[in-house]
Amino acid sequence: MDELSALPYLDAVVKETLRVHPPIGDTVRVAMKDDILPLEKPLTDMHGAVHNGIRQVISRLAINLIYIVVNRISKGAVIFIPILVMNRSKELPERWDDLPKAVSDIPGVWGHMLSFLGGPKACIAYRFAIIEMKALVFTLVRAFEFEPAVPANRIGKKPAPLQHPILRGDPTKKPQLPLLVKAYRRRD
Ligand code: HEM
Repeated sequence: MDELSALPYLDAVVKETLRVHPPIGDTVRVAMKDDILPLEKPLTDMHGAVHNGIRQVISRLAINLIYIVVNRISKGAVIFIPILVMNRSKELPERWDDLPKAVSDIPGVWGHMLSFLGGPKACIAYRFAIIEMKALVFTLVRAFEFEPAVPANRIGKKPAPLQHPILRGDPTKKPQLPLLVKAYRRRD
């Protein structure tokens, strides 16, 4: 594990893969008590209104046309956590060797991203999952060469709850990513 963890390029590949394609793209949490969830910086919505905290819809009138929202969260409120969106925020860097301050504020349990979430109910197996990915990639790329077997535009994605690649037009939507695999030959 120490040897795998010491390989910076392998680490960057695994981080970038889990950042751009987190298997769990979003999740929810339920508030255990009334609370206020402040935003890091104020947000201006599409109507020009400025928000300082996460707002909650408390009532919908006239068939979804009017929403009454409040600047607090009440006990039992369901809070949507957009893992995929936060991982891909354009304000965050894509380089892993020189992270600026903005990204260190992401409260994820690993890698300054939310792919394994954060807090007491984060993924309990993230270390195992990472080292498993690294061991597999390390072993496979030394023995084989991989090429896409179909054009990139034929590969689609099944969204929530578990994201995975699918073949566009395949009605079963089963996970698949066709590859051509050849034995690796060293080119000197
Ligand atoms: C790349 C692989 C994985 C990713 C991205 C991942 C991601 C996550 C995320 C985001 C959660 C929180 C879900 C939520 O509460 O809504 C979670 C929870 C959990 N994961 Fe993973 N996971 C991975 C692999 C694994 C593996 C291999 C195991 C077991 C061997 C595992 C076991 C668990 C368990 C038990 C929880 C629930 C923890 C709790 O509620 O306290 N995960 N995982």
